[in-house]
Amino acid sequence: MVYCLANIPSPACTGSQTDLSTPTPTDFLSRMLAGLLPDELERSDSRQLLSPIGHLPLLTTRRATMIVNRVRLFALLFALLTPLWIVVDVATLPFPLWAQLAALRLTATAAFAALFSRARGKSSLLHAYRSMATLFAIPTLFYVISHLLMAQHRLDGLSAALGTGYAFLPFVLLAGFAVFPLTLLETAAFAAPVLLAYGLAGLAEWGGSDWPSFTAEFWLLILITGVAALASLCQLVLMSALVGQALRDPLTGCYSRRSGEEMLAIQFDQSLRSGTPLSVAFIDLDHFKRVNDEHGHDAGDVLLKNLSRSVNSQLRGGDILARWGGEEFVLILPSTDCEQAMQVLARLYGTGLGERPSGKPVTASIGVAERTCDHAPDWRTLVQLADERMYAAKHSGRNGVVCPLRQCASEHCNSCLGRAAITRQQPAVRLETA
Ligand SMILES: Nc1nc2c(ncn2[C@@H]2O[C@H](COP(=O)(O)OP(=O)(O)OP(=O)(O)O)[C@@H](O)[C@H]2O)c(=O)[nH]1
Repeated sequence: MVYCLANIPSPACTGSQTDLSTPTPTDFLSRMLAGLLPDELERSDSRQLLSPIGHLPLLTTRRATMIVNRVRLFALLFALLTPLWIVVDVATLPFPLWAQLAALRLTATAAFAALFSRARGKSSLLHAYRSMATLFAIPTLFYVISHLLMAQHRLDGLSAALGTGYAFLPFVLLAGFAVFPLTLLETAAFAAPVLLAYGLAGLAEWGGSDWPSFTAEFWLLILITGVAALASLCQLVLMSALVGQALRDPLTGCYSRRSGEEMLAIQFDQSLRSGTPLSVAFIDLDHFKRVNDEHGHDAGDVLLKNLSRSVNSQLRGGDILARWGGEEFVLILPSTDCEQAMQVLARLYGTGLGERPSGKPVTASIGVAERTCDHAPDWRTLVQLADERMYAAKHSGRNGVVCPLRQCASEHCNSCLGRAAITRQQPAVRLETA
């Protein structure tokens, strides 16, 4: 196999990474949100409260599972409770209104039962959205149709009181958002059709009669939506924090090996489906044992913490640093080919991996593997290749990177260009083939 062995250059390489320093209106909003919420969430994570874009795949999967489970719970409850109310309708409403409503209730019951049985099994966010949209669409349609049916009858006494009860349905629906862990954008998208339905039903009924009380009710509806949105956000914060804690290595705050493997499996599948590159860098610190031996275990711990803080601060949102073993880390770089992976590593080295207690810079031996370049059939092979290349870097004198070159037939990988980019860096880079 042909390898490129490059001692990583010191100046920071600009590469294709996102510049996170320029504040945007979204940054401003997410910072404001983070300030309002309790300490469970890191400031840098607050953007995930606005929209699902940029969520960790693991958070997305677990959130999707939770949404689907709650949809099923509500679908079951509604399927059981909806037909029970037919008895009340029969006792209080005139014929044929109660018969029409009974038919409507039985249809809704069948729809809830179908949703309960069909929503199970998948945990993609799209499936969760579809299930949730169905859950809210059924009572919204029920509300609009029942409202139009009742508007055709003059109700008084007990019937009128029951009719008013029907009008509470949108309030219950919007309050129901509180049980789902949703971002602000998702709550807005799901609440808008319910608010619209309420507005249209109200408009159909107005006829110029009672618009002040309708406006007051609509305002109340918006307030309830706001409170439910806040409750949803708090759920999301808590869930994100719990997922984060379960995923992290307690010493360094990096992802643990177990969660790293889980995320790599998800990223590998995504990369396979979309045909995009996926790079993995296996990083092993050089002569770390000496730090422990000469300065004590605590000094070694501090070095590991500093290193992971420094590396994490320079990564894109979607990149993942996992602590694989004692002084071994695996860096997962989605949508990143070999050349870009080398640029990322060059930038990390440019900023530095930290200092040893002696004052000398920390160095590492790194092996890189890329899915399309290496034709890796699964994520384990990818890690194994990166691990082997890390050992090749160790045996070639440490403080270097080994990555695949020339064998690449992938249109995504510009290894040769990568090599050119690396050779342009200062100090001069050593390139070898084996
Ligand atoms: N302080 C500290 N040390 C650890 C931790 N986990 C593993 N180690 C130590 O890391 C050292 C790894 O040593 P080696 O595998 O010989 O590697 P090395 O000294 O870096 O040598 P090369 O990898 O060959 O450059 C061992 O002494 C472990 O005890 C940890 O959490 N904290």
